[in-house]
Amino acid sequence: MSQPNPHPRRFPALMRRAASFGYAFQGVVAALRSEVHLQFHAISTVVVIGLGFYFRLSWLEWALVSLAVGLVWGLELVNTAVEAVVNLVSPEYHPLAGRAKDVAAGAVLVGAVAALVVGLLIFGPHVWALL
Ligand SMILES: Nc1ncnc2c1ncn2[C@@H]1O[C@H](COP(=O)(O)OP(=O)(O)OP(=O)(O)O)[C@@H](O)[C@H]1O
Repeated sequence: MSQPNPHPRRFPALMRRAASFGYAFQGVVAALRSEVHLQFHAISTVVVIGLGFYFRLSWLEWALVSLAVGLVWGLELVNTAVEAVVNLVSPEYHPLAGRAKDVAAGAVLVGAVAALVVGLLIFGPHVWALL
């Protein structure tokens, strides 16, 4: 026999939370459809995961690779959001709008360079061992 819910009032909050996850997922899908950079990240992520299995990365290596991949995805999504908001509030030319876009793009660049360094440090020795 099913038990009565001891916290019936919490249901709406939980459903709202689930809906938020849904909206977040929709946001990722929408950005993926519209942003070529994100499509490139998606392909790169598949390649990196494949290489990770091929080289039998350790748990620590997987953790670092996951952080690097997640960092780039996260920053690219935030950059996409910044671009959308800037286009909304400042469709005309404005130096601040340009700066906001450039700084957001700079954040992606910094994260991508860091991810590249992590990738070289982790995969470099594995590739070197094959030579
Ligand atoms: N409203 C604006 N006012 C001033 N400068 C802008 C404005 N919109 C864009 N710019 C400048 O043009 C550059 C490119 O803008 P754009 O919107 O094409 O971004 P993007 O990074 O090329 O976007 P995408 O990722 O879609 O290719 C910005 O980085 C910024 O320097």
